[in-house]
Amino acid sequence: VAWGYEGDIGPCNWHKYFPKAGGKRQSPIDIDTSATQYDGSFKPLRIHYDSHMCSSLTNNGHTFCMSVNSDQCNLSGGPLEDKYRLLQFHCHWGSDDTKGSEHTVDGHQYAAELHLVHWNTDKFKSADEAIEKNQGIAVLTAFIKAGKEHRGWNHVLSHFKDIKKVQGTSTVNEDFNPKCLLPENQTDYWTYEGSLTTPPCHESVRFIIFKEVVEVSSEQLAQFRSLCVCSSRKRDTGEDEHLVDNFRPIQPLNGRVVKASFQ
Ligand SMILES: Cc1c(Cl)c([N+](=O)[O-])nn1CC(=O)Nc1ccc(S(N)(=O)=O)cc1
Ligand SMILES: [Zn+2]
Repeated sequence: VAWGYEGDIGPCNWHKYFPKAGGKRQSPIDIDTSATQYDGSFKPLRIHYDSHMCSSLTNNGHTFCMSVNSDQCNLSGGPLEDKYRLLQFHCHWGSDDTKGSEHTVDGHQYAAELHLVHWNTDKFKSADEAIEKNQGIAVLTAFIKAGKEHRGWNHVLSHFKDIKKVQGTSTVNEDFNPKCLLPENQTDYWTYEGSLTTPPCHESVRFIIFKEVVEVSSEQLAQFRSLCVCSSRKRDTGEDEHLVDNFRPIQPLNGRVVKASFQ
């Protein structure tokens, strides 16, 4: 079923075709930093990615998705009980630098949000199985704001001309380690149990959200917005429709507590 971020197929109607979108542990949420609870029991996060992985970049009409097929890119530790493997990463962004992130912090929305999606290889045999099961998915999340240029992002953005149209795909096999897209401080993060922020909104996700914000230049953010949603079909105005504002509104916390790895 077609879904999107505006009009009749927008987030307010997702629950009609994707019932889990009306569930009790949905994402994204606002992080009220005065209500977070420090948890001193977390072990250090272990993020081990190799660089020599081949991956492919696709414009799926909702975001760009860099799917990774390396069994050497693993995540464990922190609030996680099991080992997770990197499946793909993507972003959510706005039509200008004042909005775009999915999660907010004390009501503040950032220009974009990076999601590194991992699946639980200890408990499940495939990502397709893990994606709909509790504890199946762990998403490392970094907020992005407009500032100085980020050299690491240019390795991804340099392929965007090949994926401007929907279903465009480009193979990326240069030495690229997505760890370079994360903030320097990887010890301070918030974590809570939520859902996929896009249909089918499975309630299978442990979010780990870094406190430190990553800077990219306004020009780099503008390149995110260069992707098109339409395939070849032109809108009635004859103009390409650009892929922007692909963030879901925040969802009710329903009593969930956001844990903090720091005091
Ligand atoms: C099952 C599978 C495979 Cl295999 C691939 N892939 O790229 O190879 N992608 N998917 C689906 C997937 O990942 N959905 C997903 C949706 C939202 C989010 S979000 N915003 O982070 O909540 C994370 C994940
Ligand atoms: Zn996402």
